[in-house]
Amino acid sequence: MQDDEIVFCHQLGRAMPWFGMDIGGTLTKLVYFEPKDITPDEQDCEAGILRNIRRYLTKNSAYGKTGHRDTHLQMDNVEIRKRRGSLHFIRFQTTDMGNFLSLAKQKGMAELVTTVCATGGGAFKFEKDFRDQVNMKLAKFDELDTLIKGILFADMHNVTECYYYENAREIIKTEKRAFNFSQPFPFILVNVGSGVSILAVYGPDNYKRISGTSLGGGTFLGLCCLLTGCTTFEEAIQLATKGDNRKVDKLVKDIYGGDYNRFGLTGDLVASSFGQMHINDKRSSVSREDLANATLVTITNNIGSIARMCALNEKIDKVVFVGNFLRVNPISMKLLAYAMEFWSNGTMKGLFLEHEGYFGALGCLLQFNGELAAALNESLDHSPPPNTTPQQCVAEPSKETASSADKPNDSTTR
Ligand SMILES: Nc1ncnc2c1ncn2[C@@H]1O[C@H](COP(=O)(O)OP(=O)(O)O)[C@@H](O)[C@H]1O
Ligand SMILES: CC(C)(COP(=O)(O)O)[C@@H](O)C(=O)NCCC(=O)O
Repeated sequence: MQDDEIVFCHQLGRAMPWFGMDIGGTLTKLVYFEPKDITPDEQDCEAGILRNIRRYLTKNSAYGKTGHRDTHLQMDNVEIRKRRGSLHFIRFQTTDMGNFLSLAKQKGMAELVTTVCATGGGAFKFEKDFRDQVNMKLAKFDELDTLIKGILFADMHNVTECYYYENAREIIKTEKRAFNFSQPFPFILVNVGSGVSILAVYGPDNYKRISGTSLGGGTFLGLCCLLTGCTTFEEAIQLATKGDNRKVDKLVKDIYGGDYNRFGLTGDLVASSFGQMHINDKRSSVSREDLANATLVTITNNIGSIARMCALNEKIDKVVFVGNFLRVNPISMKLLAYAMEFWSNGTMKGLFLEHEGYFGALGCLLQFNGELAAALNESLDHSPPPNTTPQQCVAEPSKETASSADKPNDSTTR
């Protein structure tokens, strides 16, 4: 092999495979960039192992017991650092990490001595397992930094990424509509994962974490499993779709006999979540579906209420909800859209994004560049930077942000 070929192959090896991984409290999200502009020379250089991994990921949509590729979210013809290709979105249960590592080992990853960009709590928790079992180093990035980078990138490359619910006050009739998010700042960002983080975002590298709550997607799923005996998120959502929270909750009209007019509380408003369940007769007449629906409504309303207070406090009118709690969950999205609109008298807007829970992993993938060594973060630990409170962390401007490095490109798939 000629010298220049060796350099070329070295660069290719460094650049591929391109993964971003978000190892969350419940789900691990993997975003994989599949280059589609591979030249015959590159094909000659590409190691068999890499080729096999690429084929395995892109030719299947189910992996092991809990792995899924969300094919409907695939983004084609995307340019990342002068390479053109497709972005694939894959998730599996974080409890399956052992199986994932075994599979990675079986596919030969341990022989590649690769570095993978990772974020989420699991990037810390599983770092040693990655090193010991598959010889992989994790370049760790902060989950809130990458979340914002991922959102900005996805919105720039997909005109229908952001949407809202038109006529949100009429929950039954309300319809999904595209929202122009090209001037995003400032916005409140509510990430509903296992727990909930709430950020005020003022610019690509300027945000603060203003609040959070432990009553999040993990709470919904956990309580639903306890109350109904269901075992999966999909089952919990299906049950909730057929249930009626009004048989479980105590409404304003159950207390007032009608509206509480003085403060604008209509009779149908939930006064007390699960407030009827101390009554024997009521308890024996509710169904699993009602309990699932009431659990979903309780968690969603609480998140909506905290998000609205945060938006009021920060004087921001756009509230963007993300996280996998919203996956296949229009009930919650419509409720959140309603809550933002109704309680603000139409001055606030709830917004949603198609790639829901993948932004951390996507933002992480975008961090992959020639300076990985710098990110092999001896420097990134769990402590806040000096002179900040634990809730407040304004991100340092990075060399390569979604807004500067990956400009929107008209020819990408929308
Ligand atoms: N297939 C699934 N399995 C488990 N939880 C799911 C699934 N799909 C959606 N969810 C919901 O998404 C939440 C996790 O959201 P996610 O944004 O991935 O957070 P995390 O990073 O904490 O794992 C779960 O708590 C649950 O409410
Ligand atoms: C600790 C977390 C950032 C982890 O993120 P997750 O895996 O839940 O997406 C999040 O669960 C959270 O912000 N919890 C709420 C903590 C609180 O403010 O009460």
